[in-house]
Amino acid sequence: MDLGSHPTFESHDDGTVLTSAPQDAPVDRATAAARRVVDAMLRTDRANANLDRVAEELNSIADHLEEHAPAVAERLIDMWNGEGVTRHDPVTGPENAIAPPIVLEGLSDGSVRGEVTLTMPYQGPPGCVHGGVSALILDHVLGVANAWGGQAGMTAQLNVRYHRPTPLFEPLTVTGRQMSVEGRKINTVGSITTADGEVCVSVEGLFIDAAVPRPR
Ligand SMILES: CCCCCCCCCCCCCCCC(=O)SCCNC(=O)CCNC(=O)[C@H](O)C(C)(C)COP(=O)(O)OP(=O)(O)OC[C@H]1O[C@@H](n2cnc3c(N)ncnc32)[C@H](O)[C@@H]1OP(=O)(O)O
Repeated sequence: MDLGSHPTFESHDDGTVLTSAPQDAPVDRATAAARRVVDAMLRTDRANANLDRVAEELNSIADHLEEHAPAVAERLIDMWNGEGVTRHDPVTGPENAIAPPIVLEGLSDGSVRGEVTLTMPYQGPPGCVHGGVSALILDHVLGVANAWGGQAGMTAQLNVRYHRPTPLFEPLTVTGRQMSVEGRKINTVGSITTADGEVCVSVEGLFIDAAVPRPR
């Protein structure tokens, strides 16, 4: 997969930030507010928070955003201009309200690393992270680890092992590392661990280097 001008492990020092950290741009601030709404909606008092009015106001905001939305094809081209993926993806994208968003750093040992505390919208079992959310996060982290390693691809297989429940509301460390490249086949591993180093989830991914054309 064409990596464009992305930095790689070979060309950069330890501690290179690989993803776009939220900035003070209006779109980042608006998205952070939307993220807050999603979280607060799950926490608020169902009986006393005047949710009729909330629904009306949120629909009015959605109407406004939709009125200003270009055609999807046009927006896709815009989205994929330049670096693209790091601003809208569902894991690290500061412009995507469903992304936590996680900031990933590339280390000189070839791995990538980020920290995140997940809250109510990501819940599966009581008080724990949804397994599908863990798989989503790790799939993406492995994808970025491949970019950092210098050869990226499409996920062909993702084997996920859930060792123990992954806690919400606690800092978690996510890591990924490219292990080997054989022709077009890329093997990559990753994990989610708690602050005391307990591995909650580990993954092994097979990626295939494949060209995916950008919209134009
Ligand atoms: C530096 C920092 C910058 C940071 C900035 C961000 C950078 C950027 C980060 C983006 C991070 C995104 C991370 C999200 C990653 C997704 O979400 S990707 C989306 C999910 N995956 C998909 O949709 C893939 C769907 N599948 C496909 O498109 C195709 O099946 C594939 C995987 C491209 C393979 O198809 P193909 O190119 O036709 O390959 P094919 O010729 O069939 O097979 C090639 C070889 O691979 C093997 N193979 C193919 N599929 C499989 C399989 N599933 N299992 C086992 N073997 C397989 C074949 O057997 C064959 O082996 P050999 O015969 O050569 O030994």
